[in-house]
Amino acid sequence: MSPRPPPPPPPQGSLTKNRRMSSKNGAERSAYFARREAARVLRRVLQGDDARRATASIKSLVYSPSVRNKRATFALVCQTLKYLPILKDVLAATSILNRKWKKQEELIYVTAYDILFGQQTAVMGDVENFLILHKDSLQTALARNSARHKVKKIEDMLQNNDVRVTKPRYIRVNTLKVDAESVIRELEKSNFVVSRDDTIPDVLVLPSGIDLHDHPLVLNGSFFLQGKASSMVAIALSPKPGWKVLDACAAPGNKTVHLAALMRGKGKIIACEFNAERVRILEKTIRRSGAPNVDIVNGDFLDINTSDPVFKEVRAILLDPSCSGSGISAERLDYLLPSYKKGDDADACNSERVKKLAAFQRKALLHALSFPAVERVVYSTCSVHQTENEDVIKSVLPLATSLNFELATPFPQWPHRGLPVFEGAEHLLRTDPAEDTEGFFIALFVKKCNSANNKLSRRTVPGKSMPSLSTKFMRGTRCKPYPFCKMSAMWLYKHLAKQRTRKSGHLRRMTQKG
Ligand SMILES: C[S@@+](CC[C@H](N)C(=O)[O-])C[C@H]1O[C@@H](n2cnc3c(N)ncnc32)[C@H](O)[C@@H]1O
Repeated sequence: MSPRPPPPPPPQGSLTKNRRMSSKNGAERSAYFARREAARVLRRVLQGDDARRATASIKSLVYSPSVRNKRATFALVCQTLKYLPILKDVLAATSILNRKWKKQEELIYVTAYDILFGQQTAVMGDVENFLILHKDSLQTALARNSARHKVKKIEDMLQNNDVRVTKPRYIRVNTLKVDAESVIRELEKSNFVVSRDDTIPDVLVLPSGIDLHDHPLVLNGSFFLQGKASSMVAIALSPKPGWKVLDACAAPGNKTVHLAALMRGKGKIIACEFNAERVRILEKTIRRSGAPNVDIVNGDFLDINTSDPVFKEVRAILLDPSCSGSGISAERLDYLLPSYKKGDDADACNSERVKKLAAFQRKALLHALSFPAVERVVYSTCSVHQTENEDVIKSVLPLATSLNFELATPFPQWPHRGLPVFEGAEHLLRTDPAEDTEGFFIALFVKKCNSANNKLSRRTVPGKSMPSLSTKFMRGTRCKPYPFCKMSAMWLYKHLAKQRTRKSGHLRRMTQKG
């Protein structure tokens, strides 16, 4: 068989046309995938918002490793959320969403946004074809909607909830891998303007709006995209290298790996996280940091038996429990969520959700204080609500005092302290959302000097927290006097008894080597 002759050369001009065609196809393909990535993120965001229990913010979902086209996905999610009320009205007016398409509701919203308001000409995909088929009726419904609202431009129908704050980009150098000077040098090579933060060692400041998520020094764990206030928490705890430390509510693990850096990788950190999905993120953070001394416990912190041999030697606890996040709501883009109402944040202080969170936070803090060998406990939230901050601290003070703890003053030079709602609130630390661009809260409990009292109480309770605590409380001989009422005594007794009966055997432990 003779070889086939080569195909004739394409006529002049068709090569550029082909190239244009294939780059158009490439753009369409990447828009197709971005819409699907955006729809997946949108589903999680809307589900979390519906349940008022978001496990992750829009940003953290978009910047998770599973999302490939982060920039396009982020833009699509934000824009779709912004136009969502209009999109819902228009889709309802056309009645085109039957049960089949409803299953892909989020993709419908993203694609409808793209077709009606976006830049993309959506030509690939089932949902795209379906919506393009109905494009005319969608546009008619949109025009009617604008007429009903008596607006000339569609934008006039959008709720202007935008409360964005411009905030510098803070990064925390991972001193387990590099020092701050080398990170500054590397960043300056790429023309970034970098300076050192004036309060927190190893925190660097860059201008706002810089996207460093994919920066090689982030990917290799040389630095973490961690805010200034968040970086204050582990420093407030200041565990010594060699200690056993518990991070009670650990994922995604920014503070866990900061603790590891402060301890120079020596000693042991136990990172406890309840949510299995977030444990995976925690594992990645730890791996990226190179921390060699972190064990992960996938379980409920409240279920930890304080007399378990693994925990009875814990000397410091970092408790950064789930909170309303009201101090970082602008940064988390909460104003884009359907449930957001202007003025919400102020009201939310007494909402059922915040009260529930505060009840958990209080329980967790009481539990942290009851570990037999614990000397330092730091409690932090990214909330501005007194309910989750000063009120929680005030409510545990009787027990804390009975256990010989006192409030210490983290960062004594810091100007913003706790709201003056009880004596001693000046020890607490707040960051101000307006001035410091985020609202954080930190309280530090320190066991009074390693006096005879402490040594004695430890000696009398070899590994068993409950009898020692109750004995100590009942006799009241080892503690500083405190106004402790009978109710609190009963509560403490019940709390500790319940804790003893809990089984911690179901906690799954995994050792993570960096
Ligand atoms: C505010 S985040 C912690 C952030 C973390 N400290 C950091 O800096 O990266 C709270 C975490 O606590 C977890 N959590 C909530 N309740 C818990 C519980 N009872 N036991 C363990 N973890 C819990 C949540 O799943 C969430 O991942």
